[in-house]
Parts: sequence; structure tokens; C-alpha cells
Amino acid sequence: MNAKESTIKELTIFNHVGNKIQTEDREINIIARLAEPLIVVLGNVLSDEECDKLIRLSKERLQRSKIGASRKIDEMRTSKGMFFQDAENELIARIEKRVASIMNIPGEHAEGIHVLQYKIGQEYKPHVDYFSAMDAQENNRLSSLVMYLNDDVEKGGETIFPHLKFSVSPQKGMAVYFEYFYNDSSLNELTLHGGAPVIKGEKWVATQWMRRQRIR
Ligand SMILES: O=C(O)CCC(=O)C(=O)O
Ligand SMILES: [Fe+2]
Repeated sequence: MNAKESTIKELTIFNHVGNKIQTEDREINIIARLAEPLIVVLGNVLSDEECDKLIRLSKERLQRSKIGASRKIDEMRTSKGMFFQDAENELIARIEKRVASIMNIPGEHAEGIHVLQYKIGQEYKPHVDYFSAMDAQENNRLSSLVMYLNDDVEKGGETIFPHLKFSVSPQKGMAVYFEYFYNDSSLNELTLHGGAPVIKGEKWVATQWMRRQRIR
């Protein structure tokens, strides 16, 4: 064991080695990793066409969701979002399958893919994706994959990890993966992250959260 390995204390769910992940239909690139807590920057997760289609399909629903319902402003999350249903169309089914192999968790553990749109000034303040009030035996979230759907974020909009002083810039088709299933809760807490305010342009992401037990 070399000095670097000996500093890693816990096993991870993400098990891919080398610089590629071969999924059923696409070769994903591993661009960068932070070892602990594990944060992996991935390239070639979605094609341009898949990104465009995700935006197009969710845009309609965001617009629909404006009508009627009270539009209370949430200080924590000023973006707009929507969930796709499990395998609701061929595109979603294909992406869910690919994402399950990247995240190394069966698709039955996945929540619906969640799309978020941020306009100028909108943000998602730092938060953890797991439910802090839930006990470990319950069906908590284990890991997240945030996929970037567009290239029009000219300034701002990074996914920020304040405790780690680390940030990822949105690039169409790329993604950032992280997990928070450590026994050492301080490692989980280090995955605190947010979407920095968009300063110029518009940002779209699609997030997949995985649960400990199946939910489908
Ligand atoms: O927009 C981002 O960069 C982060 C999104 C996020 O934290 C989430 O979807 O849970
Ligand atoms: Fe998050």
C-alpha cells in the first residue's frame, strides 16, 4: 500500500477504476476525483441531443407548473424544478439505465430524474442531499449525480462544495458525482454543496438521487 492509499479510510459505492466507465450504451470519461469524500467529475455522460431533449421536455412542465399553484419564493432554492416519472419515455429509461451503472446501484433505488432551471441570480444554497433527520436504517439517500444540460452558463452557476473549497463548472453533457454513505458522519457532512448564483446566462441540471433500498 502506498502512502496515498493508506489515507483513504472507507469503501465507496462508486467502484470504477481507470479513466473510463463502459455502460451499456455509452463510454463515460472520468475526468477528476477527490478521494474522500469521493467526488468524481465525469465527461460524456449525456449527448448534446439528450441534453437538449431533457430541457425541451421539462421546459413545458415548468411552464405548466407556474399556472395556478401559489408561487411562494423559497430562499433556499430559487430555481425551478420538475421530476420525470420512472421510465416515462425512451430517453428517460435509457438515461436511468446508464446512470444506474455509473452510480453502481440498481435503478430500482433511483428517485425520478429531477431537472432544475436557474436564471440569472438564481441559486441553490449549500445543503446536503441526504435527510439529516432520518436514521440510517430508513431509506435515506446515498449518492447524487448532477448532470449539466447546457453550455450557456457564462458566469457563476458552479456546483460548490464550501467545506472542501472545491467547485465544478457546468459543461454540457458532463456531471459531478458524490456519495455520503460513510460510517464517519463527518465525511458525509463534507458533501455540503450548492448551486452558486448564475451571474450570466442560464443553467440547467438534471439530478439523480439514489436511495439505500429500492423504491420501485
Ligand atoms: O445545481 C447544482 O449545481 C447543484 C444541484 C443540487 O445540489 C441538487 O440537485 O441536489
Ligand atoms: Fe444537492
